[in-house]
Amino acid sequence: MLSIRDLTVRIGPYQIVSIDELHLTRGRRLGLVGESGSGKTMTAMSIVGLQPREAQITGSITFDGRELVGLTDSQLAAIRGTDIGVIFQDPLRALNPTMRIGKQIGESVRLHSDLRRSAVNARVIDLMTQVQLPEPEQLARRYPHQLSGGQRQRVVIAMAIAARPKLLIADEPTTALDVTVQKGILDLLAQLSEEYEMAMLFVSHSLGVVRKITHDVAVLYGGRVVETGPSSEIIDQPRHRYTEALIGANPGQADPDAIEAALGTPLTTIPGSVPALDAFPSGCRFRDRCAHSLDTCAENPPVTRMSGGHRFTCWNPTHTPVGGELDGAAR
Ligand SMILES: Nc1ncnc2c1ncn2[C@@H]1O[C@H](COP(=O)(O)OP(=O)(O)OP(=O)(O)O)[C@@H](O)[C@H]1O
Repeated sequence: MLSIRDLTVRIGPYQIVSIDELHLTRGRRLGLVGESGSGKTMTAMSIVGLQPREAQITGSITFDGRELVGLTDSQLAAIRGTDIGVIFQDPLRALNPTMRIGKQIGESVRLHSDLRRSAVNARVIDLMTQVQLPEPEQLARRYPHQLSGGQRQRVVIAMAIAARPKLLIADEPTTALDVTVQKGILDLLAQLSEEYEMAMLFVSHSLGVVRKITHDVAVLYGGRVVETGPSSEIIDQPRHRYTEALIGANPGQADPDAIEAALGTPLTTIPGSVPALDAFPSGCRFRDRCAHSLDTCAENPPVTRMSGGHRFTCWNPTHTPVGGELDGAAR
């Protein structure tokens, strides 16, 4: 459904994102995870044309067989909200403070259908029920500030799914909410994605969240995918030293029994910090912070290899299959 190939996003002299390939199939949920500044938001927003104006994109992003790179703003705007829904961390950003929420959801419905007024109203109530908002008729008459943060995010989700998109991009949709509310929103998103066979690209700084809701994960560092594969496999048996360090630094997040306690805990405790855009080292971008770096890591950028279900980009992985050979060809 979604294929990213040789994608680069540049701002001025800096290459903020460089992704050789990333794929998402129908009905699957893919997590993008990494520390702050790793390029998660830039990658997700580039898909739907919501990157900063000054960003330059090259490469290919195909959605349902259609190339998105190079489409005009209005073509991308038409895809957003119909085939691809988008939700952000802060629901207030997506809502009009002066419009009753029923009307706002109704506008999303009307944008994508030619239903008559009474049918739109019925669809609004139906959507509000689907996102489990209580007493939808009464709530529809309220303004955003009269709702709780969790209810506002449910309204935004209702608007995002109004056109039954094939893909939902969710950028840290639960980060601003408290833990019990986060859990309800995650459960809802997983349920909607199952019911509608809606694929999801889920941006998160939390391994706990990613493990709970996604089938697959791509770990980003310095704008590169350093490891990707099935979420539980990657969190249980990381190959890349960066993934290993993330998990080691945030043990509660990787433990299934502790996930709820760790929901939303940021990934900030690996020694050192992500360098500024002009200060990444040569070779492997993580090597300055890596406890296992070799001379090779300074000399050459690591090649991408396969091992089991993982693709990873590391010269000195946590595990090398029997015989010292890695499965699959380096590319
Ligand atoms: N408009 C901009 N101009 C220049 N650099 C930018 C701009 N927006 C983002 N960046 C840089 O791009 C890099 C990636 O940012 P991005 O927001 O994608 O990271 P992120 O992984 O989503 O982080 P966070 O979890 O903090 O949102 C960062 O180094 C950031 O400083």
